[in-house]
Amino acid sequence: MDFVQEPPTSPDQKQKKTLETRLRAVLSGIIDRRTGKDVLTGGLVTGHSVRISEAGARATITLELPGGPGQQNDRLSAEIEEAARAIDGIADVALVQTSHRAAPKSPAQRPAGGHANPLGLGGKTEGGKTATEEKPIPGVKHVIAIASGKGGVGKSTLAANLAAAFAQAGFRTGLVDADISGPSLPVLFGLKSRAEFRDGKIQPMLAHGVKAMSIGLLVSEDKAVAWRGPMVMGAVRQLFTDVDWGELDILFVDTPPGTGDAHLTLLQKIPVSGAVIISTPQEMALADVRRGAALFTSMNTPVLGIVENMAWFALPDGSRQRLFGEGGVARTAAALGLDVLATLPLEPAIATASDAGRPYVLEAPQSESAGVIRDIAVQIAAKLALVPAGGDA
Ligand SMILES: Nc1ncnc2c1ncn2[C@@H]1O[C@H](COP(=O)(O)OP(=O)(O)OP(=O)(O)O)[C@@H](O)[C@H]1O
Repeated sequence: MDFVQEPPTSPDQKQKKTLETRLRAVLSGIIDRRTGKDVLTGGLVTGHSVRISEAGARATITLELPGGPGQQNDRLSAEIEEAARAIDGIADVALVQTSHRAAPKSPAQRPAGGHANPLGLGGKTEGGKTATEEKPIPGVKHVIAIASGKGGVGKSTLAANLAAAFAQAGFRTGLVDADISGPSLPVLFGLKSRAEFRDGKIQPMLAHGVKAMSIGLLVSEDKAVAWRGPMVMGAVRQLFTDVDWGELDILFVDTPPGTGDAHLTLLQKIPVSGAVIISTPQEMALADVRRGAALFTSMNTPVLGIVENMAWFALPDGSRQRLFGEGGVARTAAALGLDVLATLPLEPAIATASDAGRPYVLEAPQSESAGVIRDIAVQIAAKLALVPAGGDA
């Protein structure tokens, strides 16, 4: 349905045309005080369209604001959004900020440490990415996506634990929860308050030594749940570009399950050093792993490996009950030419610690599973040739 062209004479098409005309008129009345030109003539609005769906009419406005985030740009975006919202018939507005024209253009001009592989560290793809599309996050050395084909396989749990393990090992670590419609980071890290804004930037929250950010720390739960398409893409982008991440060795991204808008935004807009895919051994989950791996590969993002989760449950007599079959993850990894980074059991204490806002690696550091998670961290650091500032990996 999404990609079917409407016949030009359909009522929807007429409504779309009318609303687009109104939108253009409204935009041409908004003046950028810095240049005295309206936002269309001045080229700040690089695209605008209206899409009609069952949920109503949604205006998508693409902005290219000079000089990056700042009071003037924030005010202008707010004005544009407000004016578009006020148009009779528009139910929703999505602002998508593509790039900042004042940003450096050539790789040589990029901010230090912002490139996907600024120091030419081992393991990273060489030159496969379209650098013109991507914007590095200044000061962030590596962005690592934690992904899964299916939901509920332990992706957020792994992301939270890996971040905690990296921070504990002395790396400057961040964790961004890019699951816009189902954020879990506030619970996993026991964060209850709202994030603060300073100098036009969102301040990450510090928990377990990790700088953390999630849409759940910014807007109320019921608000983001209905966001789709451009809205999700805009929000994901803002979690990277509008958060004051500072200097980070590694920024983990807990992606939503599957391969949707958030993944595309992430891979198109941010230089991602690599992805770790997590799966249960279930056949259905593995089919989605193949799709996920294909997406990363098609975007020239190396998959660092697969983590097998909930592989078995330890019975009181010490034997292992394999709830979702055996060998599937290893076979899938081999077929894709990927490493299995680790195998974790289904361990109720992991869930209990998560629900209490404590990553298991910190709650039960002596446990076997905590050791396995730390070993995954070691492998990731090795693949990125990453060492903590002033220390050994
Ligand atoms: N190894 C494990 N043993 C026991 N429970 C686990 C394990 N890994 C994850 N869980 C629990 O399984 C549930 C799902 O995990 P989690 O939220 O991390 O999955 P997810 O893949 O991120 O899901 P979604 O993407 O749908 O949010 C949670 O209750 C979590 O505590």
